[in-house]
Amino acid sequence: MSLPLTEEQRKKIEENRQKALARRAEKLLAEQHQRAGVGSSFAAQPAQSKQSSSQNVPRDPSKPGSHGVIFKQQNPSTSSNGDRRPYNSHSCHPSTPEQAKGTWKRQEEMPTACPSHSPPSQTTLTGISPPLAQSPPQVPSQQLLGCELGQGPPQASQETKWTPFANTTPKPLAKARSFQKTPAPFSGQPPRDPELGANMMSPSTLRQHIPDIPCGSGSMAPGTEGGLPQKLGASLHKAVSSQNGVCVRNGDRFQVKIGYNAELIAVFKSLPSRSYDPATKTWNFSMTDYSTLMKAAQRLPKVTLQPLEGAEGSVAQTHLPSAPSLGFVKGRCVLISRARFEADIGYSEDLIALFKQMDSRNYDVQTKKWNFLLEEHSKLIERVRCLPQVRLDPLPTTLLLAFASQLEQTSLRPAADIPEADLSGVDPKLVSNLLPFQRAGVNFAVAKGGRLLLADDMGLGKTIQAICVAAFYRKEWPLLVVVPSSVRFTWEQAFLQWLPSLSPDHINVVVTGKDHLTAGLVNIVSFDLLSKLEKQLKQLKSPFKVVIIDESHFLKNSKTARCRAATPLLKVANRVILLSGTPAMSRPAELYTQILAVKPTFFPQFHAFGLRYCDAKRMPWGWDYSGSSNLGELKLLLEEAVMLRRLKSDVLSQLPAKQRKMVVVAPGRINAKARASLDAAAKEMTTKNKTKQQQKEALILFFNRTAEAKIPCVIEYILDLLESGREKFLVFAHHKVVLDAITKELERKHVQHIRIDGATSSADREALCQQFQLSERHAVAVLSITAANMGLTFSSADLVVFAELFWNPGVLIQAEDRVHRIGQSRSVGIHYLVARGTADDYLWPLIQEKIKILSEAGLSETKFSEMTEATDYLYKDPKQQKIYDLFQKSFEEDGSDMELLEAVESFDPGSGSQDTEDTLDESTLTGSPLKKRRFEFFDNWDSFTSPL
Ligand SMILES: Nc1ncnc2c1ncn2[C@@H]1O[C@H](COP(=O)(O)OP(=O)(O)OP(=O)(O)O)[C@@H](O)[C@H]1O
Repeated sequence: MSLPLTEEQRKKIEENRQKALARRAEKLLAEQHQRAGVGSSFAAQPAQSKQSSSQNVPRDPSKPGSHGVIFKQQNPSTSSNGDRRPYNSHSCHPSTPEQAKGTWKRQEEMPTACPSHSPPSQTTLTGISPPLAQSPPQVPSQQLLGCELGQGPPQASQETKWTPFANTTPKPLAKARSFQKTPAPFSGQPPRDPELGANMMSPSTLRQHIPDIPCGSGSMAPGTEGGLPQKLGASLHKAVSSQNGVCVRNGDRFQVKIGYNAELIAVFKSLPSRSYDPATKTWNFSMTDYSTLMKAAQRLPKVTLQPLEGAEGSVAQTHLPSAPSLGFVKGRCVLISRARFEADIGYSEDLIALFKQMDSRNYDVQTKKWNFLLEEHSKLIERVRCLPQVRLDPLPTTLLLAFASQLEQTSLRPAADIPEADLSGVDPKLVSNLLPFQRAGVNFAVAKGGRLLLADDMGLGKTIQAICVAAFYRKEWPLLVVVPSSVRFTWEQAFLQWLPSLSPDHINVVVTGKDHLTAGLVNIVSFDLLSKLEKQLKQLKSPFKVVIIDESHFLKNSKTARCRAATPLLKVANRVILLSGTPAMSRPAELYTQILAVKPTFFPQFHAFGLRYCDAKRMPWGWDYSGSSNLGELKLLLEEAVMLRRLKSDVLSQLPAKQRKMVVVAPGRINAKARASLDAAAKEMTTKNKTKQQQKEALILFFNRTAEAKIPCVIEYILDLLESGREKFLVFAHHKVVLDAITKELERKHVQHIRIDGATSSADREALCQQFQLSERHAVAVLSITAANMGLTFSSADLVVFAELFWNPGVLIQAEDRVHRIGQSRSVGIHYLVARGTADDYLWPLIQEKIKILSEAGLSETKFSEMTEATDYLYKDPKQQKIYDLFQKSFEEDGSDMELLEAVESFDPGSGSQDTEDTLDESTLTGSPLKKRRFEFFDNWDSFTSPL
């Protein structure tokens, strides 16, 4: 334990201290002379050295916070706490030797230093010596010296000598006066390092300084100080005591360049975004803390912080505690409804005052934000521009374009008025069949000039609407229809069904790379084939003016061959009709290419879109656009200008309980070997002089060969459904070989599924059914038509796919009702996959015929005829008629069902048959890159959230 200092030792130390101070004053004086002599950049600025009359006028005491900081310091109770006293690093009056020592020693270690330690040339770079950085007013040098040589608490006469170093900002008189009253113990606080300073001035302590600010004249001290007139003395003293600093923008942060001040450092430490850069020895912060920092700095009597460029506000203003709104606030406008936008911005008194002047103002107590009618948008933005310390970004240009009419005069209608389109030029069959919501869809499309994303829920009839819109622009045809390959022929059928004015010759389904893309009036091509027709596309004489893209989310990735092939076509087309029930399956970024296709001017740069709607973040490896932001606004924008989306629940009253669809699967996918087997089996059926038994055998063979041949098309269709976002559905098949192929493919793709066939025990059937019902993820139930058509409930799904046809419609309807039953509140989709050139050619008309008879007899409510094109579908060839007759006869005979079932059960492709995998096209096989790509989205399945 060290002994206390003797009186003599103390005296000695004090003497030394005084000597040191004197030396320092001389040194500073010499430097000052030197600078003045060479006419350096630190030339005096007379305007700054004088105080304007207004600056000397005492402030209105009624104004909150006026001079309050000073008053606080006058409070003796506060004064007794040295830590609370703002330290002035320029002080030449350390009250103890330790303090004096600390002043000299620590200055070198600190991020900000005492002015005397910083060469003037560095001042503007590091902000270390604000007084030296300022242009020194012309003050007699002996005054300077006098200060340093002075003893005890600052006196006005001494302060005069410090003027050259002082902040040139005008100071309020009262403030200066009150400072002179500051008791001596406050004047010699040693500087602290940033950490130490922060510790000594906790945020709570700091807060005591800030709000408890008495106003106005309370801070005024009577009389004069140091023999000088009070006014002059006060201002001079303030000049001495204040530390000057500046805020400098650095990217999305700002840096504070200022000398050391313990209280300021405590403020720094209280800000969440603080960061200290040891290299430059400065603190920096994010812009979110700017306003808080400025407000706090205004309350520090010895700190003058110049605002960021652009935030304006003079140095003098930054002193004023009565101007909290002077902190720079930045925000943006965000659309919150078709009629209103919100100001998403921090607090500013001035701004709130401005908001309150707007006629349509509305304060949302929940979001704590102000919102306004769109028609006041430009007025608000203009007015905010007059507030120098506020930056409110307007709505993006895209929104201004999309909502131009609302901005002019806001209509409070939740949706824009869409005029009725004149469809007199479109086939009446189509127009008269449109459901009301479909008609509204066509009107919307026409109102948008034939460019839209029709994003109706699955099964709502996007096809019929798209055909109608395309037919509205028939004069601009040839038409291009780009679709997943599994539905090319379904589209062909739909055109024939809904546009009787169109002859089959007008329709060109592109099946191979050698086919011509422009051979028809209506040209249907798959995405994958389109990307292989690059050469043809380049040589197109005139571009397609009308283009339909089915399942347009296939274009979500701009880097894919599909997207690269389709984009140039879409750019030059007049009408672009995009169809998708699931335009984005995991994130808004997936919408970008589709938005661009419909509205190329909206977001020409993805980055702008990414910043606003994808929560774009800069990562070490680049930008991450996988997030989502402002989804409400994005939805409004899409609905106003790009997209029409209705959910089944929105239009349930217009929908039939079951929506059946015949899907003509691609015969082109049946390979040569399978084709030969099928043809042989068909020929066998028409061979004359066959016994009844032989005829049945031939029929079974044909049926079996059909099953094999359909496998690749079936698998492709299932994969397309999964890729299109179908989460849960049932697939019914009949042949074991088909059931096996489907489950094998699902296993390969790791798609959750169950299987129920003749080999499944009763106990397992129920358990599997429950498993499917309760599954929250995507799942496929692979079911045997005959083994799972009764007694099971799969109401958690709303889609049934028949991979194969069955000759008994009663069985089919029972199978459909696994989904369409009590507990089902949705309209159910039923897809029958029908393959041309197979037994389906005969089974399908047969099924319809039987259904017709049943319904005529009042035994069935089902009307298959609505959804089929059976009359066109049946071949008129006499040979084929014979096969049809044979089918009909066979199935009408008693017991033939059983015989057929047995035959199917025992059917084994074996050696006599082709290998199942032989029937699969290359692209269907698991190993192909195409098919692998289709399941990428499952990787993100768990994080899936619909952005809409
Ligand atoms: N107005 C209508 N009149 C008769 N049938 C209709 C009508 N609208 C739709 N359909 C039928 O409903 C079924 C589903 O229609 P469509 O395939 O166009 O739906 P979608 O919206 O394209 O579904 P997905 O997104 O699943 O492809 C089809 O069989 C279609 O013929």
